Amino acid sequence: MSLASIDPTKTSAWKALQKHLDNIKDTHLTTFFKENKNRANELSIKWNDFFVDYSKNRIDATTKKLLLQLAEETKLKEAINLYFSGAPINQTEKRAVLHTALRTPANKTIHVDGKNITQEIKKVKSQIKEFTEAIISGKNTGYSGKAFTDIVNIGIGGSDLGPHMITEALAFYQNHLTSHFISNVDGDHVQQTLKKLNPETTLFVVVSKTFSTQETLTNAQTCKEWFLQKSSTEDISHHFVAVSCNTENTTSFGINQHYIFPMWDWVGGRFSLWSSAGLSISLSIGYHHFNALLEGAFEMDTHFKESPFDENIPVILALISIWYNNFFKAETEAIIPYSQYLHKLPAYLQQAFMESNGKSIDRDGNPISYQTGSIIWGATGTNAQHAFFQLIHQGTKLIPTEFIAFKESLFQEEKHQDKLIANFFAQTEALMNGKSTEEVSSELNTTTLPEEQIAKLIPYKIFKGNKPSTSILINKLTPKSIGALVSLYEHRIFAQGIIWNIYSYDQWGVELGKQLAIRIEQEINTKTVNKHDQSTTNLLTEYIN
Ligand SMILES: O=P(O)(O)OC[C@H]1O[C@H](O)[C@H](O)[C@@H](O)[C@@H]1O
Repeated sequence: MSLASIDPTKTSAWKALQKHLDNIKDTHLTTFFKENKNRANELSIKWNDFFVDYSKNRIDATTKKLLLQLAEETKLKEAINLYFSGAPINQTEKRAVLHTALRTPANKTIHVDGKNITQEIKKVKSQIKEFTEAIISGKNTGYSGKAFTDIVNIGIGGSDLGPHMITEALAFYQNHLTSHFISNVDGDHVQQTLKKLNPETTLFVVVSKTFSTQETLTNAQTCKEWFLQKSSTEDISHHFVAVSCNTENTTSFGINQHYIFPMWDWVGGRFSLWSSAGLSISLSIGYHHFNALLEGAFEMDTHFKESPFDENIPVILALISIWYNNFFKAETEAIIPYSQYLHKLPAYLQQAFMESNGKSIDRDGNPISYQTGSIIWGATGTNAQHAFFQLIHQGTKLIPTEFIAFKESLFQEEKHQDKLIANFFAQTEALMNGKSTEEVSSELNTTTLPEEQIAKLIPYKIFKGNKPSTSILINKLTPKSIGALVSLYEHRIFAQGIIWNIYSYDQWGVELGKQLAIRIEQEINTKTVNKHDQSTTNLLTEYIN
């Protein structure tokens, strides 16, 4: 069974949404609230320890009904069933998409090519658990007999962003091991990281699904050379572990075969933190917390798979995103976590969203005539408020903004927590309500400014409001809740890809630059400039000479 190919713009829901947009595009959010006294209750979802309020979005009951109809007409339900069943929905690479299997309890069965994979997953999880415990407890030591103190994750893209984001997000739960992440092929960053480390007590986790990524292999090689300055070749097997599908290349790197953690081709790089690619997470917070992360994700998987669409968080958020992207023509979406622990979440989501849905060919192989992909950006609140919120409040662009926060502070810092949350709520209120001419002028009239100056100032101080936002309030930042949050986004990305009629699980778009970089590197090495456009020729000449 394969995914159906349905042009969303040909559905009756899409056409109706276009007409409907004309009816409501000028309606102010405050009018929606005046017209429906129960709006906030109707447009919010309570699930486990999540409270999702989407009432401050420019939608009404008809919008919601039509968006849900769009999901029906594009056969989202059928696609969800295929996704979880292990059907090869990554059709351009002929692969299943089963990161969800990694968090499914082992007593369930999921078949890929006729083989139940849950037992294989269980085996690898035991390997992760055992290794984690041996490193944390000091049972496995470095070459000089000292316990490990530092873990260096070497990987890029999905082999870095997920483990890095989660390790930072769960820093509160971190044990005595210090984690470092090397991703960029920037040698200065590699040396800057190594400068602080002692080879005797450093464990390198080389993560690369393909084990052919230029950046990762170069960085791993440099780390190996640094390590060998103080140790011998046999010691490599105690200090370097690999996570990969490509066991052949890992062995030739010198990695002990017991220290190779397998991955599978049915786990996409950007969805791999739940697999062995999450080894650094397990090492930094312990296997039991890593497992709780998986449990949280599994709960969200079940919610996504089983809840009716009108109370299904990933589906609702996907539909709202499509509403802004394709109908309001919003160019970007901001994600603002009010938790410093989540400071890497926007960067992580950029890969997840943009590598998945940045496509322009439909599932029939034809060019697409509508917008796909969400441009995701953001930073933590309150920092973001003092940086770019000016543009969201008073700029010319419509930027739907998603706010995420936890009710409880992990250190019980209530005074800070109340201020943090007050800022979150205040922003959503300000974005929606704005500030009228009357409010501005009565405020200015209390000042000593001359009347003429007041009149000139008024237009600059007005906030039109009507800026949409969605709020996600979660009880507490725990491995389980962050697991559920990340899973929510994964499913939202899936749902959007289905509705846009694209393939979300390949990433051919990153290949061309890689190929050209290899050729250009050779030219740099041999100091010869081959045929390029004039600009590239000039750049190369400037660098070489
Ligand atoms: O894990 P690796 O095989 O080294 O791949 C690392 C990354 O590189 C690629 O270019 C892809 O764009 C990413 O999806 C992937 O996560």
